[in-house]
Amino acid sequence: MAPKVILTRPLDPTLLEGGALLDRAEQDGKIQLVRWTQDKPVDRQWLLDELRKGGTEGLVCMHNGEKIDDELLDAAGPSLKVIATMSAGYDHVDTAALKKRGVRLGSTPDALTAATADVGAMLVLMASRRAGESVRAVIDGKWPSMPWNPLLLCGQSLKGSTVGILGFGKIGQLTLKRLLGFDVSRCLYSTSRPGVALDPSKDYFNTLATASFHGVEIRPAESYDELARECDFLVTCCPLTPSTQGIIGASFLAKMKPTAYLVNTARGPVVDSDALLAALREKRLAGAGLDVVTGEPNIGADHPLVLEPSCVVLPHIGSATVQARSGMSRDAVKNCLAGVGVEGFEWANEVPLVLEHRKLLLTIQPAVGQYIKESDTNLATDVAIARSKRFLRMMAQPFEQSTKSLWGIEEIMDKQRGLDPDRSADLNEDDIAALQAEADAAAAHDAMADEEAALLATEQNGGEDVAMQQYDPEDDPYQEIDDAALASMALPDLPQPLLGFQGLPPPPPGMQLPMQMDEGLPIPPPQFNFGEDELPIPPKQYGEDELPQPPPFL
Ligand SMILES: O=CC(=O)O
Repeated sequence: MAPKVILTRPLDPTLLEGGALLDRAEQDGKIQLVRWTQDKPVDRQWLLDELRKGGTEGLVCMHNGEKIDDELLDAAGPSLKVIATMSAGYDHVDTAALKKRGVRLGSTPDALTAATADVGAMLVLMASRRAGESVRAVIDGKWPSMPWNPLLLCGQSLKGSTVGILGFGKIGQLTLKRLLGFDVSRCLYSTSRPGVALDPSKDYFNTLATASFHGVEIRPAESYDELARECDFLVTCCPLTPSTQGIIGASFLAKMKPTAYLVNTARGPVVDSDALLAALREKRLAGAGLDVVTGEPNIGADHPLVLEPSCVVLPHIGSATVQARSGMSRDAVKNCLAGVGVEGFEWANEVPLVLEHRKLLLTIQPAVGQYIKESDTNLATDVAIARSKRFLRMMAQPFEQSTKSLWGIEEIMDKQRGLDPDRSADLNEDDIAALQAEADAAAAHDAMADEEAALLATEQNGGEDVAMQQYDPEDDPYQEIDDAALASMALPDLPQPLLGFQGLPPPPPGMQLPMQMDEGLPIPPPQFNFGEDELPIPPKQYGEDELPQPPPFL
């Protein structure tokens, strides 16, 4: 029997390729299609009832207002194979619930990149040239009483400005490329790992080369603070995840220049609306352009951000070109048909449902394995161990950073110190000095550990100073390590504590591993154990909404 597929919004086959594909698959008897036929969001009860009838294998759904959660997945039961959302973002989908049930997820990130980047650039221009305010003045008939004067409706120029892009995936990069034509002079970008440069394999549009061709300096911001401080235009293009929710909040906005503009083409909740409103009203920020707002689509004419003259609000039209929507519908339908096994269809984009904790562990595992091997089998060559330790530390760096945001180490530390979670504002000089002292102690401790290792090595070498053993790059196995080599490194069985995420194995005698995280902030002792296929759940002692969640991978 042909697989049953549910479609939650009509897709006009004359304009939307996905609609035509689905119609044909239905006519050819390749699927049984159940459609929601009204041109408005699917009624949740209708959908649940339809799913409870049983046998549904695929669901083509939309982003707006269609939550894919436990209740819906339970209603669908075990026949469900694929959720295909006609959107790039999938923050409406409970990915853990899908993973638990073995349901696959498809999304449509590529088809809308250009359209969304256009709107990002448009909002930069609209906000900085006060287009919303200007159009409103004309519509309200105020032009005749608004004689020209030198500063009437003046904004800030893009020429020579610094653009900040938060979330430097395809949309972020293409938004920047659009803006290069306006003679901006510098771009700072940030992914979920501030300070980490764009992986060239993720430079989808030759962005780095094009920027330098335009004479535009482009580099990762060292921190979110630097991003906030330096940019004249900040465009948010990141996915909405627990760690990006509210990332543009009061403390971020407080660091921005009063002449700067914020543009949000990501998701409403990435920006704290109240904090933004306060910054705009108090003229701590020059203006904002929002394609997305928390609470959409229920944003009435009386919404304070709509009423705020320096803010221009669009009704989430980032992907609203016929071409983008047609491509999105095509990709969503392809994902669905491939997911239910209709011959001749391939996934356009499957979202990997590997959860973030696991990804991090997988990244660091090979290096840890290598380190253990060195320590176990090669105790005599302390120089090699020291080098492997260094290498491990290098590998661990993103892990440390992500772990910090994963568990909100800083917040936890602040709570231990009795500080407000919105910490930076609350750190007094004593706190800063204490933090600095901790960081210095950690660094000294580290240096001591290095010295101890060298001493131990000297002893084991019958008194011959190991420093005398010349470091020969030719002999250094880590010189050659690249991603491929790393992936192929034999990984010894990891000791149970490591699988249980209990930290690194004990260091060899006389050597300390750098367990102190940078800035002296230790990883809190793990409060949980998990099996190989399970995921660690962050400790919850601070209550769910206080604890930051896993970092996104942009
Ligand atoms: O916002 C639009 C999308 O995620 O497709």
